[in-house]
Parts: sequence; C-alpha cells; structure tokens
Amino acid sequence: MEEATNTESAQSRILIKGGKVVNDDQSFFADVYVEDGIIKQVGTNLVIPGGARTIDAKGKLIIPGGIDTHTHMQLPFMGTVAVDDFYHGTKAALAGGTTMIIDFVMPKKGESLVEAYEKWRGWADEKVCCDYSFHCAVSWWSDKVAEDMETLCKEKGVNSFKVFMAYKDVLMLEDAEMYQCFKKCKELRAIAMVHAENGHLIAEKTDEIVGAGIMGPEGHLMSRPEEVEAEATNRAIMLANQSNCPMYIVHVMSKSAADVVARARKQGKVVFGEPIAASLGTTGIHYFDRCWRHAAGHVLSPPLRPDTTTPEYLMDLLANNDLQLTGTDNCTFNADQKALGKDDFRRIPNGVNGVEDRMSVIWEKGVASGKMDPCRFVAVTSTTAAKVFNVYPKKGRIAVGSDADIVLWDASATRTISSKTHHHNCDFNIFEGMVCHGVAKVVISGGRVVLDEDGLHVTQGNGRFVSNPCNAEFVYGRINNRDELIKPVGVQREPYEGKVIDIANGAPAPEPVRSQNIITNDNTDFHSRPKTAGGARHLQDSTFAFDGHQIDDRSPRKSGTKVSQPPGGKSSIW
Ligand SMILES: NC(=O)NCCC(=O)O
Ligand SMILES: [Zn+2]
Ligand SMILES: [Zn+2]
Repeated sequence: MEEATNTESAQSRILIKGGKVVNDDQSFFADVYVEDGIIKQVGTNLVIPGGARTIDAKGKLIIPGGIDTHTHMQLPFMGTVAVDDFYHGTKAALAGGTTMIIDFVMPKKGESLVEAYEKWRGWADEKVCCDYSFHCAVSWWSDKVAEDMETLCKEKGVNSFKVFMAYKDVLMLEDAEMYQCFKKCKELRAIAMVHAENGHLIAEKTDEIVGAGIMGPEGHLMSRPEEVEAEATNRAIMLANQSNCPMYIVHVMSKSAADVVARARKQGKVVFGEPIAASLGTTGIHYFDRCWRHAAGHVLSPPLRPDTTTPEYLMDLLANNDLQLTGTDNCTFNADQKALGKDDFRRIPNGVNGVEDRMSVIWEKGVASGKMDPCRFVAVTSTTAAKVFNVYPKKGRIAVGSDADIVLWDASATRTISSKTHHHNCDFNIFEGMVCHGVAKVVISGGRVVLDEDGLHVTQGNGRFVSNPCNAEFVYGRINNRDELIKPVGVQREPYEGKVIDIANGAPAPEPVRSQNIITNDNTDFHSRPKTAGGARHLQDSTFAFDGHQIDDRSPRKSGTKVSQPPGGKSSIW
C-alpha cells in the first residue's frame, strides 16, 4: 500500500488498483476510483486527478461492504442493556467488513413508535461509525400504532416492521393483531418481519422444564424445540399470504424452519429467510457445556440447534436461494449480565455476538467449503439486503454512483476468532477459536479508509442514517399485480325466488344467506387458481354478492351502506 500524499485528499480521493471487482452478478478485473464518498470510476486505464491515495488491491477481491440486516446495539432488554452500543457495535462491524447495519427500534407495549424511533435516533446518530438504518418492532396493536407506522414510512425512512410471536406478555402479538399489522404493512408497501416461535407453547414448556427442576441454560433450549419455531414460521407465512404482504423471517435457526421458508417460496409466496452468523456458524451443543458461563453465552432466541448438521444445511439453502440474506442478531451481554440467570435460565439475557465475524464465518463455511461462489457471497452478505430494504444500488454494489462502502477481501488469508482480539465490547465470542479463511484487509466506509494495514481508524458519529423507502421493486413487484388478482369476485346468479321458512315463532335460524353467494378467491396458490370458473375475476361483470344484493366491487363500499339482515332478522349462529 502506498502512503497518502496529503491527509485532505487522501480522505476524499482513493484509487484502488489491481483488484478483482465482485458484484452479485459478475466479477471482473478493474480499478476503482472514489471521490467524496462516491464511486466515480470503475474500469481500466482510468484518468485519475492528482492527490489520490492509491491502494494496492493485487490478489484481493473488491466487494461491496457487508450489510448486517439484524442488530440490537445498546438494546435495553431483560433488565439490562446490550453492551455493544452504537459505537462499539459499528466499530466491530467495520473491523469485519460490514459497512452498514440495520438495527431495531424496540418500543414497549403502549409506547409510541415514533417517540421510540426518535429515542433510538438520539442514541445512534452520535455514536455510529458506519451507515445504518432502522426496522421498527410492533409489540402492541391499535389505531395509534397503525398511524405511527404510516409516519415512520412516510417521514422517517423506515420500511420494515418486526412482530414477535414469542416473548409472551412482553412483545408477543396474537394472530389477529399480526394479521392487522401485515395488512397495514401491505397498504404502506412496507416489509413485515417476524420473530417466529410459538410463544404460548414456550410458556407451557418453560413451566414443565422448571417443574422438572431444570434451571440451567439447557432449559432454554428444551423449552423452545425446533418444531415450535417451524410451526410459527408456517403460521407467519400463512398470515402474511392471506394479507398479500411480503414476509421476512428473521433469524432462521433450524432446518425445519428453513424448510418451511423454502417450501413457501416454491409455492410462489413472497417470503425471505434470514439465517444469522450464529445459526450458520455454530450449534446448540454448547447449551450442554459443563461451564455455566459458556452455555449461557450461547443463549439467544430462537436457540441454536443441537442437531450438528444444522449450519451446513442452512448454508446449502442459502447458497441455493432457498434462504436469501444474512444478519447476526448481534445483541451482546457480559458474564455479569448473563449471570442474572445463574439460577434460572428464564432470566439469562437473550443474545449473542456476530456483527464482526459474519463475513468471515460465511466465507469459511460457505465459499471455502465450496457451497457458494464469491458472487453469491456478495449477494447474501450485502446486495440482497440492499435490494430488499430498497437502498440498491446506492448500497450493495461496486458501480459508478454507488456509495464508497468497499472492502478489499483477502480470500487466502486466515484469522482466528477470539474474544481477546475482537472489537466488541463484550467478554465472550460464540465463535471462539474458529479459524476462518477470508479476511477484510482494507475497509472503506463512506469514502473513508477505516481499516488498513495500520489498523482501525473509526470515528464516532461518522456514520449516517440511511432512509429506506417503501415499495421496493424487489419485494413488491409481484405483490402489486396480485392485489388486483385476488379481489373477491362473487357469482352472478338470479335471486332465489322459492320459499323461505318462517322463524319468527322460534324456529331455528338458517345459516346467513351470505355464505351461499360469496366466492372468495383462494389466494394461497397463485399458480393453480382457476382462470374462468367460479372465483375467476370478470372485470366487465365485477359484482360482489351480499345477502342477495349486488354490490359493484370496482368502487369501494361506502361507509353506511345498508346490508340487509338474513331471514329472521339475525345474522348470528345462535
Ligand atoms: N434474539 C435474541 O435472543 N435477542 C434479541 C431479541 C430478538 O431478536 O429476539
Ligand atoms: Zn427476534
Ligand atoms: Zn433480533
């Protein structure tokens, strides 16, 4: 590497020479010239203004900086606060080649989403060393929440909302609330994300495990079996599909949950699956370790799986696009914080590291193992995230006009992961001792060199908030068409002229007439929908039958439209 000619120009003008550019769709040898935080030229024989710092990339890959789709920096959680704050967390990210994180605003039940967002912005803006954006959790449901979602989408740069099917009484939503939330997401063209575990069953099983006298970290695993994750994953996808809303399953931890995602995609559903560094890199056998601290250090939800073939299986699905992108769920706690649950696994703060090591772990287990090529590596660590969260090609690509978030990746170098050398603010690393091929040698974040042979040079507050606009084409392209196709269409028929029994004198009420006339298109399978028979859409004759009245479905039903009662004056089942 050559020295900078002067500090000012070195900050703003950088020439990366002699490397191989790798994007998600192609790789090629080219030089890359950066000025004022933007990639200005990509090619050979570039004409470069004076004063640029030249970085030798010979033998290295020039890849878009990683995007970690799932972090929880300084999250207040389970009575304490995650120790990787927005400074330490983003510093660790940059050290490992991740130049953007997407963190979660986590309002409590009853709390305003917009106020929580402002609080999180206040925490993050002054500390972040790399660019970042926010998802927002929806931990309760009301008209006010729906309004806040709209404000976040339209004014605050948030395009994704996470609901929890677990953490009963704290964050969990019921099915009907989730369905409402997904409908709102769809209306806003936002992405619905789900923490998929059956919270009711976990509560039951937890009582059973505690009743059996098991209080150690293995109890955490035992109370949350794989099946409980798979069932919730299926239910989340079903609820989203019924609202024609795209579904994003966060932290896919098990083979069975991954299979559910893969099957739904084969059925044509718009679903994305996010395994994390932890589920791709390690297993749940650690919960049975004799050292309490070691076992507790691996506690997160859903838990790591004791089936030791899980990481390889998830990596195969990731390589083949059954799963699409990766995060970490980085949410770190020190030994003394984990020790809140030393006598009771229910009180161990949930969360593990990952943001620094994700890129190397995926290279080692995915590329070095021969499962995926470098282009796919770029897709699953960066580009697909940029596309899903609608910041592509500003992020996730080495191209003229893109942000200069660039990593010089050395595929043949190795590093050994350890809590003694990592940049996290915590005293434990779930990948301790793992030797990984694939090392970030130079990292450029927003046009600044933040990692080179001299080490890390990060600055608090240098990262910027990135707005994620709604209606990502990558996500909503198919949804918009389907909205038209799945509108309910009734069957046109002559009114029934025959006899109707008289129930005025106490005879039992028949089923409401409504059920005879309405045909609701089954929108669960877009491939097998009938084209012409009952249920198909007739645009010219589009009517909706309700109690024998024909209502034109091309204009929305006005509020106050009279709907007649079924014979007998009751529409109930009594
Ligand atoms: N995953 C975890 O254990 N902690 C963070 C909160 C969440 O994502 O569920
Ligand atoms: Zn979660
Ligand atoms: Zn999380």
